[in-house]
Amino acid sequence: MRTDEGAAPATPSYVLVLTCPDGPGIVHAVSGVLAGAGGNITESQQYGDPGTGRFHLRVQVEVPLARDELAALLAPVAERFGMEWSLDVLGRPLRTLVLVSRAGHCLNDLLFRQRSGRLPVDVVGVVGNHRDLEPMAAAAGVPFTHVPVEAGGKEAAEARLLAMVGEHDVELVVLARYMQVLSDDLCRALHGRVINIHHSFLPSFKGARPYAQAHGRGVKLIGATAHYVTADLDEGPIIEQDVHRVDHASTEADMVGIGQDVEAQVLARAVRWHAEHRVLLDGHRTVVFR
Ligand SMILES: Nc1nc2c(c(=O)[nH]1)N[C@@H](CN(C=O)c1ccc(C(=O)N[C@@H](CCC(=O)O)C(=O)O)cc1)CN2
Repeated sequence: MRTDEGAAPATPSYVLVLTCPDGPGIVHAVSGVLAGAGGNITESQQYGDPGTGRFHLRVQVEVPLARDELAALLAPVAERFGMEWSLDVLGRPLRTLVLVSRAGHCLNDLLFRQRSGRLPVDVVGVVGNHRDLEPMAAAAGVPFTHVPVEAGGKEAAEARLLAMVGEHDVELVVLARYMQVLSDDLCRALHGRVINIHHSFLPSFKGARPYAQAHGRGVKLIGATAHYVTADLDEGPIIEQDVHRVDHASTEADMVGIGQDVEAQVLARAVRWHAEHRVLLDGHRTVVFR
């Protein structure tokens, strides 16, 4: 069937990611199924971790089949090799909820990149424990929900957050300088689906005030770290990091200002890579197929 403009419809493209015990024949088996289905692999990256014995593979492929038809062909191979795997439509924007407090530089950057088509996410809502960033969300046409976290009110606040995740089929939660510690239960409920930007080059300077710590220590480099959130504060698997030079004349306020750009860029890269299925968990570490 030709489209209005006469161009043949594009062959569907998918991204397949998998992890399994390492061994011979994995790539041969997977590529055999894809070739048998008339597939054309457009990108492929793999890594075998000698430490964990785990094999990780990410493949982008054009296949003239529906997603579920391709999944059905891959399932027996996945079973045979004991794979954890996922198959998604290439470029499908992830339904994302962004949590914020008062600092707006990361939210502003994420909304601009989404609006510019440079971040495969669909921000379905912004949640703030303060109302400071409500105007920024409104200006971007994104619903804002105020969920204050009062003393003794964390459980109720988190119940509202979890309800919103369900109601909006949220696939990814981004902590864009959200300054409340999530409970163990919430971290378990959202395992692997929450990315935080920490405003230091971890493992240095954990906690709520890393720039004060960095200034006090007299560091010459400051940085930012995007990581998956776990119950252990600032200890989650790292996705991306970057640094910027400072010097003896840099005040704490200077560091906060310099850090904002680093934080926004590091978070945007981490969110893009996660949304493109380029980040695979490998125990307490990540494999990132950039
Ligand atoms: N379970 C987790 N929750 C959160 C993490 C995390 O790694 N695991 N990261 C934080 C973000 N963050 C640093 O990046 C951070 C935020 C807040 C605090 C903190 O001590 N907060 C105080 C309250 C501070 C305030 O109200 O301004 C507190 O919760 O008592 C430390 C680190 C997001 N959540």
